[in-house]
Amino acid sequence: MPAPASTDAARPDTALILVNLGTPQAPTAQAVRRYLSEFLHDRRVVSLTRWLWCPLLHFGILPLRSGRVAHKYASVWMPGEDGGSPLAVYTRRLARELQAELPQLQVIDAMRYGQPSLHATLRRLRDQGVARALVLPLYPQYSTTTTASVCDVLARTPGPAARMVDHYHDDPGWIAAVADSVAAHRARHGAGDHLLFSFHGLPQRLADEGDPYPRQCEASARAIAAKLGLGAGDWTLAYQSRFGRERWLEPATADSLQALVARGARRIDVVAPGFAVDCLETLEEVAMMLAEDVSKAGGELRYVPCLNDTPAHAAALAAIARRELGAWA
Ligand SMILES: C=CC1=C(C)c2cc3[nH]c(cc4nc(cc5[nH]c(cc1n2)c(C)c5CCC(=O)O)C(CCC(=O)O)=C4C)c(C)c3C=C
Ligand SMILES: [Fe+2]
Ligand SMILES: [Fe+2]
Repeated sequence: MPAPASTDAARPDTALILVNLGTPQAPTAQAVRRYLSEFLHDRRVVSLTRWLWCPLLHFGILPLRSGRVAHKYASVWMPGEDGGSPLAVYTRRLARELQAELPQLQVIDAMRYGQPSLHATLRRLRDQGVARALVLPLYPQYSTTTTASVCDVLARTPGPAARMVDHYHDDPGWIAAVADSVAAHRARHGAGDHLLFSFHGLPQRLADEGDPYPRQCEASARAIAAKLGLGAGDWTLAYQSRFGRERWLEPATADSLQALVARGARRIDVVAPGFAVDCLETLEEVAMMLAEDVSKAGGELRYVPCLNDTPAHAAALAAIARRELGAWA
């Protein structure tokens, strides 16, 4: 009798781990609080000294923010058996798409914060005797706050021999996939008056200290715009999702949108190529809240969804994985 597909003998000895940020398990204040607490205790994300930060976090931010943010998650929560937080759902589905592209690998989705935990995944793979793991953080642009934090987990967790993709912000296959998604959106809705590239923000201090993130965002936006044949005046780059009081990268997406409407742009297409999959920050902040603000100002924001679990996304990431594994051999 042939062995069932799930025995150790049949399991591929190389894994591809797609790592995303993490997200609450439920759209409740309690679940959001647990998630934010783990996330905001990471020194890569907030480097303030603990005696200053912990009181602020435990007595201010977590009690005040968790309930408010839980409402936001509830507004984008995906229904059904395969539902949940969009970030988790799309990451899981993307892993399934990639598994179909790469049957010779064991493709797994994991999260830096929360579940399914990257730490537990690495330990499980080691226990299963998996020899190698290619770790692909779903952050096209490298940042010390995101990519390097995944690297920290790899460094301190016993697991298979690991190799990590640092960034893919200028990968031609990925650039083409994003450009094609914008072109398809414009073909469906008619081209807007302007294309705004909206990336997650970062404290300006980190950029000043050498974080390459803003340079890589600029390079991604330039390459996507060039692929679309856009002129210099046809597109803008801005940063969203500011958190806390210090200065973040500018311009802010909200300000750029208002300035564009004031200059006469009526239909503004917004794409968010720093986000591999849709999440709270794209669906609630951009496609809902910022779209409402633009509408009040007399314009129309037309949001271009992230690549999510599309075949084009899976094909682009599969090509990156094949190349990395080829170089590792
Ligand atoms: C100091 C705070 C933060 C830094 C620095 C930061 C960098 C950063 N984040 C992403 C991607 C995502 N962030 C998301 C949510 C989110 N981000 C912060 C704070 C910082 N991010 C918070 C507090 C939250 C939670 C929501 C909230 O309370 O407002 C998400 C979405 C998660 C989801 O569940 O949908 C993503 C994705 C990048 C790429 C980045 C640095 C470049
Ligand atoms: Fe603490
Ligand atoms: Fe963030």
